[in-house]
Amino acid sequence: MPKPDATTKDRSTVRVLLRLWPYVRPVRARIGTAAVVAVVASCLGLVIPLVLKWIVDGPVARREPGGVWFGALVVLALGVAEAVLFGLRRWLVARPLAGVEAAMRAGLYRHLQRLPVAFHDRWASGQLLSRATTDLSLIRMFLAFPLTFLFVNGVTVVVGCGVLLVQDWTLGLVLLLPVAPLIVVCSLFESRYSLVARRAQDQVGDLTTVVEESVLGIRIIKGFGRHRSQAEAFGGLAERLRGTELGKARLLAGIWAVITIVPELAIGAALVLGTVQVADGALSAGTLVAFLSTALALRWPVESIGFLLAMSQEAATSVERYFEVMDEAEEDDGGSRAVPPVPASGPGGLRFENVSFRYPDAPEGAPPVLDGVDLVVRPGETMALVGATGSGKTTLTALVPRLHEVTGGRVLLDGVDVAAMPRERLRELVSVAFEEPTLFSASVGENVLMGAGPGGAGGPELGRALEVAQAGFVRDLPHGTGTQVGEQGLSLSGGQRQRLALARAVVGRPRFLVLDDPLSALDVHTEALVEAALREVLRDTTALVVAHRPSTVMLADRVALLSGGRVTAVGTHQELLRDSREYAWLMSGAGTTGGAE
Ligand SMILES: Nc1ncnc2c1ncn2[C@@H]1O[C@H](COP(=O)(O)OP(=O)(O)OP(=O)(O)O)[C@@H](O)[C@H]1O
Repeated sequence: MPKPDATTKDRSTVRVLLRLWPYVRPVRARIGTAAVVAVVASCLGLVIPLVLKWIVDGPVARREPGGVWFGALVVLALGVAEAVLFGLRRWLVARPLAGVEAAMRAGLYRHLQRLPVAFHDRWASGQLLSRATTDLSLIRMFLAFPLTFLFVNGVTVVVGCGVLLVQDWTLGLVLLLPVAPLIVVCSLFESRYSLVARRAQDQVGDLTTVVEESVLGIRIIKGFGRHRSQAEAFGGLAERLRGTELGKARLLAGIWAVITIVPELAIGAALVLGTVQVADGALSAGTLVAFLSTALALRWPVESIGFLLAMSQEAATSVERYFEVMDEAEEDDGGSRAVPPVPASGPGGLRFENVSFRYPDAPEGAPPVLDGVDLVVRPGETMALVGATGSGKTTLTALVPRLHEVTGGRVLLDGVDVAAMPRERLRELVSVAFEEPTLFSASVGENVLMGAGPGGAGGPELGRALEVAQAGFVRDLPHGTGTQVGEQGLSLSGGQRQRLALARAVVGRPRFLVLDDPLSALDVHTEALVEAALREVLRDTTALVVAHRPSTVMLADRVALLSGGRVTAVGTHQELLRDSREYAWLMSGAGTTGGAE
């Protein structure tokens, strides 16, 4: 994950912002039209000083009230036209830019779903949330405002300078004198601001992570009375963010002051010089009025450059942060992978052949979690997987549905390497239930039927799955299977959640079932009932069941003992009790304390 202080020194803001083009392309006509409308509106503002010059040197000098009124009406009409055109610009961009933001957010969400579990292990959820919210809003604001106005103001300033030089080139040059130092100051500001903007946006991500953890872990916080320490952690991060935001404000104040004061000084100098020229008769009063009005009309386009640049920098940082996620490679679908061909008619069941695995973020030099695992689960057989805490049981089961990719060897389902199987096919074949059951904010029925795939199963299958999982409690819920489950299923008990997760695993009648200690939260009576019903399901299924307790092991035909990264013994429960001291020790209950690690 990128560090909060990630440097942005070497990046080109323009190149970064250009990455938005694929999203902006569909609405380029609207944005282009809006920019042209804004340029016309802005340049209309520059015509007003010329009309003033005509009024002063013409009707006013000749004392013609009619001419003065006519001039005033023209100025009024120009002002109204300018306002209407700016309104039109806003209307033109509002809807398409909301569409761009929505498309980018949808793209990010879709991509997050397809990124491997290893990516989600590495990235804090708050960093992802802040990218999907704050960063995308900043990008929309950039497209709506600074993108157009940097262009519009740039054109206005160039046209305005032309007008100034045409009216009086010496006074024009006086006004243009500060341009070079201003450019230097702006570029210095840009490079500094990009660093602070990046830091602030990363810190927002860190803060979001803490808030999310505090909300999800509210039971632990309350249970252990950790309000104060959590508040301190939050306060520390909030203070850090406040400091960074103040740094941003200081930089912005500095550039604002320079950009405001320097042109004001130039206008002051031009005023003095112009007045002397009018007194000498070298310049008409109308020309001086027009000159100064033009210069004043250019104040806003120049002064706004500071915050437009700041907003652009923030947007560039957001684009960078957005694409840090989007550039991560999605899981490959399997079908495209170069794996040695395997006969589809090979030996059936589930096979691990010389499988090794190490987590991508494991410390250098740490031994692999799995190292040369060989295991065969025959078709229709249930294999219990037993091992000390941390021996790699969960890791091994995760390799079957390819939640992680093996780093060596292969996993075969009915003779086909899972790495060569399209994910959709793999999901049809394999169902999983984990010790920590995750439910979604949906109805009980929808949560369970998630295991059957789209349109895969109906009411009878749902009833059967709930029966297997002994989830009769669903009938007593206010709306039965239609009852909404709270966020993460926290409105249900741990055992109830586990039974729904088990129902979800069996509802699609999968060919292969991978259960990671799925009954750990059940009381012994419910466990016995679930096991009795599960036996029926397991008869037609090839299953790998992680087991910590002898009662769960009893579900299995055979047991495999995982130790030191490999399977060291396979046999029936009785055989292993007799032949393996480690297994006997684990089953005696002493192993559940984790002392065998
Ligand atoms: N995402 C991860 N990144 C790095 N290391 C991990 C990750 N997940 C697990 N590990 C490490 O891999 C090893 C095996 O973990 P695993 O969860 O597979 O063990 P287990 O046998 O299922 O344990 P338990 O019986 O306690 O559930 C542990 O040392 C653990 O610290």
